[in-house]
Amino acid sequence: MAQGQIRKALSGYYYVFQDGELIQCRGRGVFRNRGESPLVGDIVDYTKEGESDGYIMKIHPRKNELIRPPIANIDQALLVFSVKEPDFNTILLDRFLVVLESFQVKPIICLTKMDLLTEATQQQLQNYVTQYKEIGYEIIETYKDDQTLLDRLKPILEGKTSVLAGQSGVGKSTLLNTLLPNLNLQTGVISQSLGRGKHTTRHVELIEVCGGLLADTPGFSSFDFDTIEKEELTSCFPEFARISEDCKFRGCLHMKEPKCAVKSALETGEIQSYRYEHYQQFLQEILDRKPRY
Ligand SMILES: Nc1nc2c(ncn2[C@@H]2O[C@H](COP(=O)(O)OP(=O)(O)OP(=O)(O)O)[C@@H](O)[C@H]2O)c(=O)[nH]1
Ligand SMILES: [Zn+2]
Repeated sequence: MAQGQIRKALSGYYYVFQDGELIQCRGRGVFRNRGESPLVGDIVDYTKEGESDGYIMKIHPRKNELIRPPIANIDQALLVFSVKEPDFNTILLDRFLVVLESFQVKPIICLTKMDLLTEATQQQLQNYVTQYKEIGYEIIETYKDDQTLLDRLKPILEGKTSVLAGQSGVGKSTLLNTLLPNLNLQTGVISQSLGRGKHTTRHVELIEVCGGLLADTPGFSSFDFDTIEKEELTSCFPEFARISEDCKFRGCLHMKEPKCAVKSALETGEIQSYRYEHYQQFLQEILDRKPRY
């Protein structure tokens, strides 16, 4: 039996990559019976039938999996965020960061449209950049017709499986076109009448770029937030997670508990107040959520 990775799924076939070639495979019936379904990104065992056909026999355990687009084993997300049009917004940024952390996907923040900043807005943004870097996030700044972007992204993409994420209009398609020029995505036309992104019906494919793999369809939305539990939230704020080991109570939610290390760090300025406010707001949303059965 051979082992490979599903790079593409189309019309009931899974295209398994091994040794530079794609084997067109069918899933075994047992998957359907067990309610298991192979995903793009899965490492699988398969048997070959003929030259370039085969059957998937086993799916290896996944590191993580996404629903939209359906894809497994993602290392990192290029979280595309514009500094203007739409305006930079820390609460939305934090919402995306929390979602990515909860899926155990490393966020790389790509700040786009830097060319649209004015002198007045430049300084404020640089303060945020410094603060998010202090938390430990990697940040790439980019602007219109950025010729250096590809070279700067190369070391980040190398050896990793990446997906793009971010709200509408921030420049995800523009970035995908820079990375995968053969894809030729249409940019800048938001389909108002349909009220949804223009790539919703595309299938997903992992494409080799800069020595890594990149999903050709953006994933993650801030709505994926709905699956996070209250106990999980601290671990989605890395600077809180580090400090919370010193909270007096295990499972401290950093609200009204005594001897809370996170609240002390807030007072000393080690934790930014807007990060704590967003934490409080997200926690409240989780607490207010109707239980799902
Ligand atoms: N000035 C400037 N404009 C940019 C930059 N990046 C993208 N744009 C423009 O922003 C608009 C939206 O870009 P897209 O790449 O379509 O954004 P998207 O994130 O794919 O949007 P959806 O497909 O709706 O999710 C387009 O008109 C782009 O030309 C940039 O760095 N600077
Ligand atoms: Zn605490």
